[in-house]
Amino acid sequence: MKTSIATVSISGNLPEKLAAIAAAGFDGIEIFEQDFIAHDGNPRDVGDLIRAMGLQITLFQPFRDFEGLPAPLRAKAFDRAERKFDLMQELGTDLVLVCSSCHPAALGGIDRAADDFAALGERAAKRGLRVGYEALAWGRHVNDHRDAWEIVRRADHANVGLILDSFHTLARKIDPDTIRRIPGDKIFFVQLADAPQIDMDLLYWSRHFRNMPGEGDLAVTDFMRAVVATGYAGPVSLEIFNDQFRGGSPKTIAQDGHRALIALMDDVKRQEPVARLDLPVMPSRASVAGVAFVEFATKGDDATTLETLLATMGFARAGQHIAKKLTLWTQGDIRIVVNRETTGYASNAYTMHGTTVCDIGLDVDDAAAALARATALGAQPFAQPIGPGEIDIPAIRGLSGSVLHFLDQTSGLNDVWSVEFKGAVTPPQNAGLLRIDHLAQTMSYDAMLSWSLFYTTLFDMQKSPMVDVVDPDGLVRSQALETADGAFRITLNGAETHRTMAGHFLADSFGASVQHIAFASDDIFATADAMAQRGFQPLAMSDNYYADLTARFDLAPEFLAQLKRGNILYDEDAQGVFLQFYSQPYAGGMFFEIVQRRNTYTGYGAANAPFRIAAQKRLMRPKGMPKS
Ligand SMILES: O=C(O)c1ccc(O)c(O)c1
Ligand SMILES: [Mg+2]
Repeated sequence: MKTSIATVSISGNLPEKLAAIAAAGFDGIEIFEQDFIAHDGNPRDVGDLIRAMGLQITLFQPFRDFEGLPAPLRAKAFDRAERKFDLMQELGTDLVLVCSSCHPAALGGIDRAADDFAALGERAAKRGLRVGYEALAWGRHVNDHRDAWEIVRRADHANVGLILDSFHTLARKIDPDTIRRIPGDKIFFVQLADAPQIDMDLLYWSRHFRNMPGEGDLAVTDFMRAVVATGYAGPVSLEIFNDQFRGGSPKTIAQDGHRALIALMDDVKRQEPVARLDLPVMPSRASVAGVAFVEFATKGDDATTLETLLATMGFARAGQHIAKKLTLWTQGDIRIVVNRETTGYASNAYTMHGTTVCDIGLDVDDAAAALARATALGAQPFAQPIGPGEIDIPAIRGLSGSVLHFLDQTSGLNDVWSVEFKGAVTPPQNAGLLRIDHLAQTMSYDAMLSWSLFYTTLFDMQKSPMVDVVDPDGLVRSQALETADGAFRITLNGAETHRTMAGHFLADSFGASVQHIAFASDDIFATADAMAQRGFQPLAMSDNYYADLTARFDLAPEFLAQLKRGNILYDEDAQGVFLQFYSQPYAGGMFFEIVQRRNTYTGYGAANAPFRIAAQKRLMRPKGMPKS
């Protein structure tokens, strides 16, 4: 399978776009006319440059407002086509994308359009070129691939074929299975784009909000399954018009695109039995059974602050690493590693970010397979020198320089705790924390799609709808990713300004990372009491918050008093009840959360987040000070 991407999908000037596309591993590009015109260089040189980078020009696009015009506009459209054929020959590509006409004078009529395409096919054939016809979702007369196919069918010319674009089909809610009735050899090209489900004008939605397959809500897998079922064997090309991507890093967007495309086609290959796709072989998504450990890079007084906080939460010092300055703290199934090394990766992470989560260990079904899939999808393997008696645990770089380790039950990797850590130092302190409920990672809003793509292509996780969280100083977008059984949950929080709590953390810690860890308890009141006895200071919630709870929910007065006493927040959904409280912020805005899910509450207390943030900001911003 040849992978391709339209130059319009990537930011930068033409050479910058090409370099990023080639480096990400694509086989070809659709050259967008505007990107060529904006470039100062002749078409032969551009074609040579593209080929020198190992890329093929899969097509030239778009050619607009061609079919169904009355004279004299019709003749002019053919002249225009001849000029673009000249250009294509100089560039070195044989296929042009003609998108359905939006011209106010276009007459419509399937046979008129078919005649125009038959004539254009004749002219193209003389030069060994081919013409592909794409229905734009907002085309004047043709806005449905089924009508475009009827035109191509009636044009009945070997050099005229159909171009499919998932956006146009799926945005109009056209059943992608209608593609299964089109002969594969008459499909000349396939473009792929996803998009978030937003109700808006189709043209505006298409030109500004498309995203990589898997990043949005459209049924792109069903679309591609239908395409491969026809026997289509040509390039699969990303065509992503997106405002954020236009301003983003060419390298990251191109890498994300390649990852998204390969992961999607791998899904298609697994789901569509007849698919004969030549793709890198990789294991399926890793299933994650939970967080094996979270490692903090820290030093000196910062390390003491963190460990004191852990002790007040009931964690016990459970061992010291045989060779490195690592302390293991445990409670229930939770493992926290405090890393005080003065050289190596964690030490650098501390220098760069201050106290920070530098490493996350995941319990997967097969650690070697998880590593293999991640690397097949472009993730970088991570390795540090292994000392005597240490276990080599598979790892990759996550985003923003972080590290993810993969542990499993079958290859002895989980022995690392007994093999590498010795001597319980403090007696058990248990306050009833059982496991990690979720990890909350903070990043810039622009980086959220990259992160969700990373997690959902590597691991068997679903994303839930994005929610808006109101901070007194701006909006933060929050999106949860979780396994079907809830054993592994991550929330991504995207900051748009540095003035929000999340944005401040992002600026202060120089990069995206874990801002809070939520621990689960089965009895949050007992846990709160046990932690209070150890000197834990919860984040204080306002009286106004509890007055509102009384109004919103039907809570017994004693229960409400109990919540208020413990500074515990309350939420409920159709499935159950959620109880949560927070630590005070430490180390530039990190914090811990304690939660209890009663029955099967599925959310994260989003309704409470604005009040939690306001309370944190009261602590971080001295009283009476205006905001800076
Ligand atoms: O937005 C457009 O005009 C446009 C142009 C070419 C395409 O292939 C497309 O899908 C959309
Ligand atoms: Mg298109």
